[in-house]
Amino acid sequence: MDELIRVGVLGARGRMGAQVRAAVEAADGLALVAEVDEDDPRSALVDARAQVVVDFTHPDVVMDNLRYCVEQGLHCVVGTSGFDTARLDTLAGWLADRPGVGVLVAPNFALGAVLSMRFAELAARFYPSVEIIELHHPNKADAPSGTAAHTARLVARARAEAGLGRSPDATTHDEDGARGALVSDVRVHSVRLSGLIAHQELLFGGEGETLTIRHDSLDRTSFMPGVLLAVREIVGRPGLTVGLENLLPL
Ligand SMILES: NC(=O)C1=CN([C@@H]2O[C@H](COP(=O)(O)OP(=O)(O)OC[C@H]3O[C@@H](n4cnc5c(N)ncnc54)[C@H](OP(=O)(O)O)[C@@H]3O)[C@@H](O)[C@H]2O)C=CC1
Ligand SMILES: O=C(O)C1=N[C@H](C(=O)O)C[C@H](O)C1
Repeated sequence: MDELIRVGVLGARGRMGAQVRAAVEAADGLALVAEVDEDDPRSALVDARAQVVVDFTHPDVVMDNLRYCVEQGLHCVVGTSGFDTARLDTLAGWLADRPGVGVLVAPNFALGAVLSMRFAELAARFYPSVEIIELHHPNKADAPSGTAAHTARLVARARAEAGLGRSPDATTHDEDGARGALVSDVRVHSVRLSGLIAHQELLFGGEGETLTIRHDSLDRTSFMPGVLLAVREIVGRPGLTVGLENLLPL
């Protein structure tokens, strides 16, 4: 019989951490061996001989967690938001010193979110106008969402490759940021509303038409197949992987 993969969770008592604990416990081939939240010692991961650590904590603490885990030789699956190019470069530098260790950072683990980002990359080069609306539960700490920031960067790259500049916009007065945040030159609007979980709309506009690509996570269980896939794959995937799409047959 195959050995179980020993999994630890950072942020174990949070909204996502609770889902991950339940999903790992119910999954074939995985064993939940450590549950660490704020104020718990991270050494519990090492003491429990965790092989893979899943981090759903907070953008302010995730880099410190990752430095610790990589130093300890623990593979990581990271859902926490707040990653930009500088952070990813720092992480890649730590991993270069620990060649056997794998870390996957995924802005979004939901299948539909990953597909919608791929569809957006395809559409981006055909439309002069694009804006992103991300909508989340009001307990979310960061805005814009990590998914929206990542999507904006992918769209911007596709637009640049197609020779497209900024979306047309005659605005000269933008009181209190009414036109949203600019991420890689793409406008991103953040809605925080009770009743929501995680949602995103990409609006493309062109000659006499618009195209809307929308994804809705209606329950946090939507993220779990992606998290479990990542846990199983990361043990054989050293180095840094950014995005669940790298593990899917797209
Ligand atoms: N990639 C994806 O698919 C998804 C990503 N996310 C991201 O995951 C992150 C967590 O989201 P969510 O679960 O809703 O947030 P929560 O606030 O519900 O959970 C975060 C948990 O982490 C704990 N925590 C804080 N600091 C530490 C630390 N240093 N070590 C261990 N635990 C710590 C918090 O404790 P305390 O409350 O005491 O501070 C809390 O229990 C966010 O960045 C969010 O954007 C969310 C959903 C999907
Ligand atoms: O905080 C959340 O809930 C989510 N965070 C991630 C993000 O910032 O994109 C992923 C998903 O949108 C849910």
